[in-house]
Amino acid sequence: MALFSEKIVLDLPDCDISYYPNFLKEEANSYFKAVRDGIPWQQDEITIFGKTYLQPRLTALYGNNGKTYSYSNITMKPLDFTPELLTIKSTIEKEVGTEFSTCLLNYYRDGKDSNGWHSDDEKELGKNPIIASISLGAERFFHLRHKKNKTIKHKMLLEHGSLLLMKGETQHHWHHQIAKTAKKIGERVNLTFRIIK
Ligand SMILES: O=C(O)CCC(=O)C(=O)O
Ligand SMILES: [Fe+2]
Repeated sequence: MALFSEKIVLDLPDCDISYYPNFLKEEANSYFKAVRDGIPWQQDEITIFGKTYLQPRLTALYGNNGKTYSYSNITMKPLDFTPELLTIKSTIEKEVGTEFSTCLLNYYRDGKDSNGWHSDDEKELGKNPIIASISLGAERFFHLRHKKNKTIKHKMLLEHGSLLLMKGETQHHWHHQIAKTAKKIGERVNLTFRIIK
């Protein structure tokens, strides 16, 4: 593992977001296969404004303290971390200087899978959550939109093996999404490490 990772700090108001391309280096390929093939992915039903939908992606939850995570009317119970997830977790912890308890994983099977506008502001994450998001597989655009002034937007490609770090007041002021795309693209997995107390 190299000592230094290249770090790009986003120049946007009211947020603290940095991006580390190629964070996982040559290990990214084997992590991608291990996570895609080794995780018991589930597709949950979510309820939004009283209507029930199948979530447009697969998910899984891992954690080391048994704490559940609830959003969009579903409550997920954590599984025990796998060796690969623990290695990724400690690689991030060394860079960031923070210990994470939980990882929410997303599997986008193709361009039709998505993750709608939201902020990671569930109460179990605390006031100013730190969220470390690893991308593996196909590149997808990550869209950011300011909550008060929706004309302030930003879009960035999340590359294979990259780390996106969101902290401070980011979740108070910004929504983010992974939009559907009509382009023919492959599978992507995303790992968002969080702290649930
Ligand atoms: O797939 C991504 O990069 C974003 C995932 C996300 O926003 C979330 O799980 O809260
Ligand atoms: Fe999110």
